[in-house]
Amino acid sequence: MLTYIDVHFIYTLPVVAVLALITWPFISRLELFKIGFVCTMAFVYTTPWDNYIIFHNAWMYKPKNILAVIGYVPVEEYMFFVIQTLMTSLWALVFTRWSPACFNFNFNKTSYTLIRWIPILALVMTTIQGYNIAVPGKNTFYLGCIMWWSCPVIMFLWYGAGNYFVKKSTSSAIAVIVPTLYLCWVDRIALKDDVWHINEKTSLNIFVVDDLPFEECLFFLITNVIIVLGGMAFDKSYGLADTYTFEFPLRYSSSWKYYSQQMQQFVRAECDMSPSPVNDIRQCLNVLKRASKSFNVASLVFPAGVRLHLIILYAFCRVTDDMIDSEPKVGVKKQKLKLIETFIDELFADRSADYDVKTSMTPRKPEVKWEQYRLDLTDEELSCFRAISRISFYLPRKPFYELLDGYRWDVDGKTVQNETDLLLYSSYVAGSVGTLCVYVMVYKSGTQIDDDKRHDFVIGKAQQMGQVLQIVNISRDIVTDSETLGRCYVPAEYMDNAAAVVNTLCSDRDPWTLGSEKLKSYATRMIRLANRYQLESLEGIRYLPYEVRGPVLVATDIYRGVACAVEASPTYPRRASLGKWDKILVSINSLYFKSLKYFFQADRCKHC
Ligand SMILES: CC(C)=CCC/C(C)=C/CC/C(C)=C/CC/C(C)=C/[C@@H]1[C@@H](COP(=O)(O)OP(=O)(O)O)[C@]1(C)CC/C=C(\C)CC/C=C(\C)CCC=C(C)C
Repeated sequence: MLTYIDVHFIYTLPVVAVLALITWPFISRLELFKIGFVCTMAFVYTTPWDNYIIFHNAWMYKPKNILAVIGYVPVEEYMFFVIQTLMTSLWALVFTRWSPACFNFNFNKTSYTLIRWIPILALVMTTIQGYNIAVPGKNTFYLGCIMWWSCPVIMFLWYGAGNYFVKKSTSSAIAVIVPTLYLCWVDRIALKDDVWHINEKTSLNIFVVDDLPFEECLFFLITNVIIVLGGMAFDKSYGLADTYTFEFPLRYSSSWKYYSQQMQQFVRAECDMSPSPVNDIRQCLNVLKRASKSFNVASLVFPAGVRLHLIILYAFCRVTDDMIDSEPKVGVKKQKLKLIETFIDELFADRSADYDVKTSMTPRKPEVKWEQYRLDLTDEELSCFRAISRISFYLPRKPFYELLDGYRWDVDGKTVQNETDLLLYSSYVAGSVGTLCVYVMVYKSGTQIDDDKRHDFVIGKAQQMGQVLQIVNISRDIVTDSETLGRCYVPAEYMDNAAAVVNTLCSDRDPWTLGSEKLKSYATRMIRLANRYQLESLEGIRYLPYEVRGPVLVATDIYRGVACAVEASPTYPRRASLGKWDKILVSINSLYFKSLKYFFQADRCKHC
C-alpha cells in the first residue's frame, strides 16, 4: 500500500535527482534565480487554491496515507508544488537552452500582435466561464476551479513570452508534454492505490484512460505550461538584455533597479525593437560555425548570455584576423590594419586607462563613424564590427591593441627566432583573447573580481591559456600556414638550417619537402612548450564565476585535444582535429568530472 510520501520517494524525487545530475553544469546564477523564482511563485499561487479546493472536497486523502496536514492540505502536497516545478523546469532546461534566445524573437508586428492578443482574449473568456461553473458540490467544480485559477497567470505570462513560446514550439511542446505524461502515469498509480481520491460529485467523471479523470490530465498539462512559460519569460527577458545592451544596460544583480529592468524586458514586445542586432549576431554565429568546430561545440555549454557575447568576440577576432590574412598585397593589408585600428580607437575613445571599463548604469554608445566602415567592409565584417561595438563598453582596450600588435607582426612579416618570440606572438594574438574572455565571463555572470591581486593573477593565467592554445594551433597548422599564407611560426632555433627551412615554408610554400618526420618533430617540440604552461594556466579557472569553470575547461580541453591528435598521429597530419564524438566525450568528461576539482578550495588562493 503506497503512501503520499512513498509516491515522492519512488516516483518524483528520483526523477528530480537524475535531472539535477544531468543539468547541474548548466545551472548558472541566472538559471538558479529563474528556477527559484518560478518555484516560489508556484508555491505561493497554488497554496490558497489547493486549500480552497480540498476544503470543498474536490479530492481527499486517507489520514493513514499522509504525514500531516497544514490548513487543509497534506505536507506532501505542498512538497508536490515545488517538486513538480523543479522537475519540469530542469527537464525544460535540457531542451530549451541550445539556441540563442534572440533567434526566437518575432519581429513581425502583425503576427506578434495576433499571437499576443488572440490567446489572451480566449483566456479571459475561459476565466469567466471557469468562474461561472466552479460551483461547490457541482460536477463542474474541479474543472471550473482549474480554469479560473490557471488562466489569469497564463494570460500574464503569455503577454510577455507567448510569442517566444510559439517560436520555440517544438522544444516548448517536448518540455510540456513529457513531464505531463509522466505525472499522469504517476497520478494513475496513486489513484489506483487510493493514495488520493477524486470526488465523483465535483468531477465530470470523464476518464482519459481508466482511473485517470480528465481534470487530472488537464491540471498537469496546464501547470506544466505555466512552469515552462514562466521559464521562457525569463529566457526572453535575459535574451533581450543580452542583445540590446544599451537599451537594457544593467547586468544581473540582486537589486531593485535590476528587477525593475527585468520587468521591462519581460513586457517589452521585441517587434518594437530593431532586428539589426539580431541579424548581426546571426552573422557572428555563422562566422563561428564556419571557422571553428571546436569553439562552436564548446560555446554550447556556456550560460546563454556569456555564450552570446563570446560568439560576438570570436567573430570580431576571426574576421579581423581574416581581413589581414586573406589579403595578398602588403599595402592593402596595412590599410586594413589601419582601418581596424581606427575602429578600436573610436570604440575606446572614452577610456582613461588600459583596463578602464564603463559598466556604470548607462553605458555610453561608442561614437563610431560608420560611413567609412560601410564603404570598406563586407556585410559580414560590418555585422561583426557592429556587434562588438554593442558590448565593448565593459571590455578593456589593452587586449584589443595587443591583438593589433599581433596582426602587425604578420603584416610586417616578422620571423619567430626563438621560443620567447613564439610566446610573445602568441600572447599578442591569443593571450589578449584570454583576457577578453575573462571580462566577458565575469561581467555576464553578474560577478566581479574586486581584489587587484586576484584580477592580475586570473588575467595572467587567462593569457597563459591563450598562449597555450595558440601554440597548439601553430603546431597543427605548420602545413596550412605555409601553403595558404606563406608563413612560418616555428622558432628558427628548432631548425638545423633555418634560412633554408624558412625559405621552403614561406617562399616555396612547399612544406612536405621537409618530410613528415621533421614537421612532426617541430610540432612535438612546440606542444611540449605548450604543455609546460598548460597545467599552470588551469590554476586560474577556480577564480572564475562558478558557472563558467566547466565550460572553460571544455573549450580548452577540446582545443588541446588537437595537440593529442598531432602527437598520436604516426606522421605529421595535414590538419589534425578531434572527431565529433571525441569532442562530445571530451566535453562530458571535462564538464561533469574534471571540472569538479575547480569547485573545491576556490577561496584558498596561494598566489593572491
Ligand atoms: C567558446 C567560445 C565561442 C570561445 C570564443 C573564444 C574566442 C573569443 C576566440 C577568438 C579566436 C580568434 C579568432 C582569435 C584571433 C587570433 C587567433 C587565430 C587565435 C587562435 C584561436 C583559434 O581560433 P581558430 O578560429 O583558428 O579555431 P580553429 O583552430 O579553426 O578551431 C586561438 C588558438 C586562440 C584561442 C584562445 C582563446 C580562446 C583564449 C583561451 C582562454 C580563456 C578562455 C580564458 C580562460 C581563463 C582562465 C583563467 C584560464
